[in-house]
Amino acid sequence: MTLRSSKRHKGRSHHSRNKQPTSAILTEEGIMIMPKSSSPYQYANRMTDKRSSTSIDNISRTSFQSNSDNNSIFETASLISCVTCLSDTDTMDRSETSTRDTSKDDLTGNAKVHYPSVNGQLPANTVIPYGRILDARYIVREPSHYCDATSSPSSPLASPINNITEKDDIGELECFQRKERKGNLLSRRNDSSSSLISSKLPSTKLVEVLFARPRRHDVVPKRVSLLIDYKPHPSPRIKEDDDLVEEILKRSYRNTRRNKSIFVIINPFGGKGKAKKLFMTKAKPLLLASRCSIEVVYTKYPGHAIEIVQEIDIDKYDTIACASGDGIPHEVINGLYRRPDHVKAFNKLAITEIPCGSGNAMSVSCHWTNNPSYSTLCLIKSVETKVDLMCCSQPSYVREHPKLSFLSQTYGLIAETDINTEFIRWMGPARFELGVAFNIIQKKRYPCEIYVKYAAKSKNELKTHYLEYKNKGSLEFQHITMNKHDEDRNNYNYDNGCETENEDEDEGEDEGGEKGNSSFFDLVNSSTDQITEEDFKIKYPLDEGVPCDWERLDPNIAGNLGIFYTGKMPYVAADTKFFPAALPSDGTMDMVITDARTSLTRMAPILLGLDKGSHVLQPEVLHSKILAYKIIPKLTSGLFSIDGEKFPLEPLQVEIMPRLCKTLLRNGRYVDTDFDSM
Ligand SMILES: Nc1ncnc2c1ncn2[C@@H]1O[C@H](COP(=O)(O)OP(=O)(O)OP(=O)(O)O)[C@@H](O)[C@H]1O
Repeated sequence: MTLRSSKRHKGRSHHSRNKQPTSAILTEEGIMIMPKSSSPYQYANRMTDKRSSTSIDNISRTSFQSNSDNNSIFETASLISCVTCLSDTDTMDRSETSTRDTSKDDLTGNAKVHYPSVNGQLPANTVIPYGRILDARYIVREPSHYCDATSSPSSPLASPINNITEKDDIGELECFQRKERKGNLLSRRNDSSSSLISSKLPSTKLVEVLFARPRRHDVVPKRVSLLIDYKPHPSPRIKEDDDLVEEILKRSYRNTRRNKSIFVIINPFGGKGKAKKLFMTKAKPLLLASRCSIEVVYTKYPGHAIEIVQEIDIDKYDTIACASGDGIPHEVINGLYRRPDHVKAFNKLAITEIPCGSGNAMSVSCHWTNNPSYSTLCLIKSVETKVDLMCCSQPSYVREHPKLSFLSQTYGLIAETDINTEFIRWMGPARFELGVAFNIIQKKRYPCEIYVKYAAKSKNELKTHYLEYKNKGSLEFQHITMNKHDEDRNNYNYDNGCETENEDEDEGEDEGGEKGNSSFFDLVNSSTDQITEEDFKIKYPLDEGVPCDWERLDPNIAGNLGIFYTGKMPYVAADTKFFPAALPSDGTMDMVITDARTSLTRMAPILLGLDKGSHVLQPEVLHSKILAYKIIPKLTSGLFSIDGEKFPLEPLQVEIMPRLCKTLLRNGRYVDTDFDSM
């Protein structure tokens, strides 16, 4: 597809002078741009005819949607080459994206931000998937100000859509774009004081859609004005809203919370020290475009996020987003834990990450990406899911309060590397690889005693456990949502009442639409899913000794320990799939152990397998699913690393705390690790 000519279109005004309002229809996957020659009505009829022999999925088209099997679904959309080759001449209103040098910005999604328009740039048959749609609103006119030079105020409403002349269309569009720039003429609802631009066909409405469009390595918000034909399903059994914008938003925010109220914590020190800039340029525009309200604070010193979240008014927010590495989510979880109302806090708030650090394990595992803009899109669209936490106790702090860990604990080679390479933070993620290689060559040993309560000890048992639990979380989730909505859907699909042969629920989960956003939350937040104080109770207190059903790890291995690593998320850094069998809420953590006596030639395949997760298959690597453990180090100096933070070298006891913390998981699950096919 050659779209080079479009590059000549410089600027919004040129487009608006030469482009008619683009016609579109709602399909199962998204909003489809129609050929210019067709009216939405004609086109919809044609589609109905075609569909008697062909499913919509077989129709050749350009789409923002990429292969849903691909882990990097957002990153690799093939159309993108088509769409991104078009010029991006418009820029965001700079005043809205500039950073304020205060520690606290109060920003709401209702701020008047002008997003670059792509009117006239989207080729026919392009589908804007619901998964990319951030917002939609009617373009309204005020009767007394209507400024179509060629027709009376009532003429657009009086003319059938296929009779609107190009001149009329241009007049309408220019007029409304001017008004739109001037002020608040966009409205979510069709109210009595303003009229929607529509044809005589009551089902055709002019709507502005904000969506995330790929540009270079990112997604950025864009807007497009579309004349959309939409007819709710005629059957009274299917309670479909005849409010088009509401219907678009329902489909676009399927199973996720709309208009999130987000408390953003930026660690300006995270990663290479660019967290603030990354958030302001890559994340904030998308959050505002999707009408999230955001409040931003900056951490000023280590541990500051713990104090911040102890003070916040949790009633004001539903999400805490950490624009940082994994250190800030760790602090946030522990800060909330220290609150007297921690049960309410954990029930209310989802804790998530916008990757601005060096490891960003949470974003890679939960949002399936290490890119701040794609991760933000995921944050906007993800499913609130309860995940297990790990409760850590050591003598020096346990009396005050144990520590919660969402990611990992490690002792030995990895711990030393993680913490002791802080001084080369400027290197970014490479600092870690360099450190590991250096320590392995030195063949350092980390003697200790380890006691474990196993859930699945052998690799075979672990595989069985994994296969049993892998789909359990998402199945439970699907069960909740599908039961409710299947009765409404039956075989009806959203494409203007046309039936299709393909009803793939799993794919639909990613990009498709779902009705009943509010009822979804009623179900998910029902009392059965709420945690109580009982869930925070420690089963194995540190001072009660090792329970008799815990097994002691072979002293030969423990005495020559190389790596001891326990974790709850598959990725511990962007390119390190250390726990390929980790699952969000299977009630276990994964344990990986290596022996420092392993030869360098055998260590090589282990280290080389870290990116794919195949290291756990090597015979020298112990890999188990466990419920609790105690590790007693036998060295006089050293450290533990918990979620990448430094902890003292003293006995550490850890137990799983199931489904304690709400986070945002893309499609309700961790990124696929391919562990089942290993
Ligand atoms: N203003 C600050 N100055 C110095 N350190 C800070 C500041 N704010 C937070 N910190 C500390 O910075 C540490 C690292 O933060 P963070 O996890 O965000 O980045 P990172 O270490 O680069 O990423 P990752 O943990 O994913 O490797 C945390 O321990 C946190 O307490």
